[in-house]
Order: sequence, then structure tokens, then C-alpha cells
Amino acid sequence: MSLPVLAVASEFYPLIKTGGLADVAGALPGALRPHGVEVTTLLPGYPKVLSALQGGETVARFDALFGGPAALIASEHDGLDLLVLDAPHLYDRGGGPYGGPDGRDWTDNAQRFAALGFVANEVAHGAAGLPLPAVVHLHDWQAGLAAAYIAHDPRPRPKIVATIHNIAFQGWFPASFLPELRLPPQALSVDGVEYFGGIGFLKSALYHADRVTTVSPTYACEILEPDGGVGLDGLLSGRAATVSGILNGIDGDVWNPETDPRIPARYSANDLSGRAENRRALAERFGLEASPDRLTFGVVSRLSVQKGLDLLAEAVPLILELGANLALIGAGDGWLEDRYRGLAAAHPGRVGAFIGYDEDLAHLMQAGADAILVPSRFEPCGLTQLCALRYGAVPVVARVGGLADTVIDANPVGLSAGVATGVQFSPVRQSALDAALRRTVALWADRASWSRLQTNAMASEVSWTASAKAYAAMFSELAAA
Ligand SMILES: Nc1ncnc2c1ncn2[C@@H]1O[C@H](COP(=O)(O)OP(=O)(O)O[C@H]2O[C@H](CO)[C@@H](O)[C@H](O)[C@H]2O)[C@@H](O)[C@H]1O
Repeated sequence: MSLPVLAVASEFYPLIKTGGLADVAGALPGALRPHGVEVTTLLPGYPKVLSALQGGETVARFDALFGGPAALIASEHDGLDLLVLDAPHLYDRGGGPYGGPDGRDWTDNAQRFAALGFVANEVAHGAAGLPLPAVVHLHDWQAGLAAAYIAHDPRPRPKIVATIHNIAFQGWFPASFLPELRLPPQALSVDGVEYFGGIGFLKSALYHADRVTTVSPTYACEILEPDGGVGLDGLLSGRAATVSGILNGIDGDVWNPETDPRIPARYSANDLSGRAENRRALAERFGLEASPDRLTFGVVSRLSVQKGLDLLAEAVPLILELGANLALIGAGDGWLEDRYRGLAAAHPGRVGAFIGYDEDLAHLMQAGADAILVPSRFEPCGLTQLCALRYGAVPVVARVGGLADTVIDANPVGLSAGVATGVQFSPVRQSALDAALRRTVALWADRASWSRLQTNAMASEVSWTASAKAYAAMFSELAAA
């Protein structure tokens, strides 16, 4: 028997992506299907999403949805069921999903994402003519207000699961918006959407959800503490028994070095020789010296303080002193983009930077870099290190969140037991990062043990298999309760 689930997300790979949320929202429905969970995903109708739809049927209309008419289009992408909220007054504009071309947030984000939540509740009560979902699965703050609409609706309610991909983004808006967002006055309570005197979208989800999940077991612990919870630790620790972490996976068809059409030479854990050609191609693409003796560190990341890339920029002189190269692909905060452009210009042949978003290049990086750096200050799960493991690019990571859960450190015990897959460092400070860089270069000097790290990394489980099973078990348990 199949279990209908309505997922609500503001991104969905490959239709619209600014970060890892899109990868997860796009991959989980397919991974859940073998477990009898049938997910329909509700998405905002951004221009990119609407133009990518191949056919579709209008299944509901809303005459006045926070400032204009809207239609709900049922469609599918790659066999996955979608409901796209076509509300031109909210979503038909240039720029990104959350802000304009000038980088500023849209001033009507409260209305834009409240609309998504409002419609989610209507769909959960049959508005789209679909089987009623047993569970509504809310991703991040943008979906969060759905929980309040569901909670304040007198009709029988589905179960709610709220998944946190990044607790630093919380969706806070002034309390004066409440009537406009069609929530009753009593919703503005500590036992409701009230958050620091305003309306908290993520708070709403975390308060009303039957279960709260995040994307790794360690991050599930970190967010119960003041440092990690960013204001929501009190609420979460009060309901800690319902908070858990389920690791993300990656799509093993897209990320497979044996079949990857985006890289010059394919290879496997049994025969890594193809890596040499990828390494040369990477060096050429980034204008780096291709010497086999120079370890090339790679980065594929959003450029933000979360990712610790300000610390890495400070470590560039050490990387050079150690005889290594650095190749970076990233986009994000302007000052970090400028910083890495400057470093590449100052050290041609040793530091290369591509500022922008490029998936093909990300595959080349994983296939050609010797080590992938992820020095994040916090990391709910992280996908880059999972790709690195699969491609035998040794991950060098901060021991936080999902990075702590997915990489086995090459410490003396890990090495002697033959289980190490990468390098971890802690605390996330300059001195510890510097020490990790030194340690990585020392490990590289012993090519036999380096190869062992690579093959161990490539044998790591990074698929959705176990995690999809865990989500399915949680959904079934909630549906049966
Ligand atoms: N310039 C670029 N060009 C090409 N590819 C690029 C790129 N910049 C980033 N990427 C790719 O996009 C993905 C980003 O996912 P991450 O999980 O690493 O980070 P993000 O912080 O966005 O996600 C948040 O949500 C996810 C999903 O839950 C959590 O894993 C994570 O910890 C949390 O911060 C990775 O696959 C990365 O390689």
C-alpha cells in the first residue's frame, strides 16, 4: 500500500537550486518510492520552474492569494509528481528565489512563502484532488508557515515533519503581518508562530511539527545547544525526544566516476589511473602547475562565512609554503568572491578560482583534485564531502555536523585500523585548519597510505539507501499513530 506524502520546498533540483536544499528535495522523492512512499512536491512557480515544466494541468485556482490570483499546476519531472504554484504577483520576476538581482531579499518574502504554506494546507485537505497526504513534509523556513495553517484549521489534520537544512535561516517577519497572512490572533503566541516579538516561519514549523528532523545526527545534537540553535535551541531542547538526524545522500547515477560523462577520464576504486588525466585537465582549466608532486586542494562551495572560506583564504600562504596548489569553484558573498579573485591573480600557477556556479566544473574538481577542503564553521550535513568520498578526492573537513558523521579521520588509530577516509580538524580555528593542511600534505608524501585513504573513501556509503529507509519508517510510524 502506498503512503501519500506532500513535500513543500522552495527549491527542487534540477528545476531551481541555490544550495543543497534543492538536491535533497529533488532526490528524496525518488529514493522513497521503493519504500511505498509517494511524494508530491509543492513548489513556487518561479519563471525557471514554469518554463521547465513539460505539460501540466491546472487543478485548483485561488482568486485572491495574498495580492493576486493564482493557479495550482499538477505536473511531473523525471517521473516525480509536482504541484507548482503559479502566482505571477509573487514569483514572476527576475533575480533569485529569495532576492533581486541586487542581492537584497524581496520585501514581500513573508507573503511569497506564506502563500506556499497556505496552499500546502489547502492541498493537504484535498484542494488539488489528490489522495489526502498522511504526512506533510516541510523543508526549511520557506515551508514553515504551512504548519500554522494546518494547526489552526479545524479540519482533520495530517501529520507534520519539519526538516531543517540550515537553522541559521529562520524567516522572521513583523507581527503586524499576521492578519494579512490570514492567521488568527491567537497564533501570535509563544505556543504558536510568535518568535522574538514577530512571526517566525521556521519557529512555526518546529513548534507545530510532530517530528523535527535535520540532516545529520551530530547537527541534531548541535542545534539543541545555544551555539548551534541560533535562538531555537530552547524550543528544540524542550522537545528533544522528537528531534533526530537523518543523513543526506547523493545520487549515485549523477555522481559516479565509473560512468560520469562530464569528466575526461573515468575510473574506479580498483583502478584510479584515470585520475591522472582528470588532474591534468583540472590544472589546465585553472591555470595551475600540473606537477605530480604538488598536491592540489579543491573547493566547491557557496562562498559564505558558514563555510569557513575566510579562514581558508588566510591559509593560502601556508598552502603555497607546503608546495601545494589551490583550485576553487564558488559564488556567494561579494567580499569572499573578491578575496579569491585577488588570491588567484596574486599567485598564478598555484591558486586558481572560478567565481560562479558550474556543475560540469564541480565534477572535474571532484575527479581531479587530490583533496577537497570543507572547513565549515557549521555544516548540517554537507554534500560536497560525500561527492569527494565517492570520487576518491580525500575530504579535509571541520569536525562539525554532518562532516563529523561522514568522514573517518586519518588519526593514528584510524590509520592503523585501516578505516580512515579523510582528515578532520577541530576546533574550527586558523591554527587547527593550518595543522590539518600540514597533516594532509604529510599523508600525501606517503603515496601508498594515501591510496588506501582514497580507496577507503570510495567504499564509503554515501547513497540515499539507508536514509530513505529511515524517512520511510518515520512517515509510516506517524501515519499509523
Ligand atoms: N559554485 C558552485 N558550482 C557548482 N556546484 C556548487 C557550487 N557551490 C556549491 N555547489 C554544490 O551545491 C551543493 C551544495 O550543498 P551543500 O550541502 O554542500 O551546502 P548548502 O550549504 O547549500 O546546503 C544546506 O543544505 C544541505 C542539504 O540538506 C546540507 O547538506 C548543508 O549542510 C546545508 O548547509 C553541493 O553539491 C556543492 O558541490
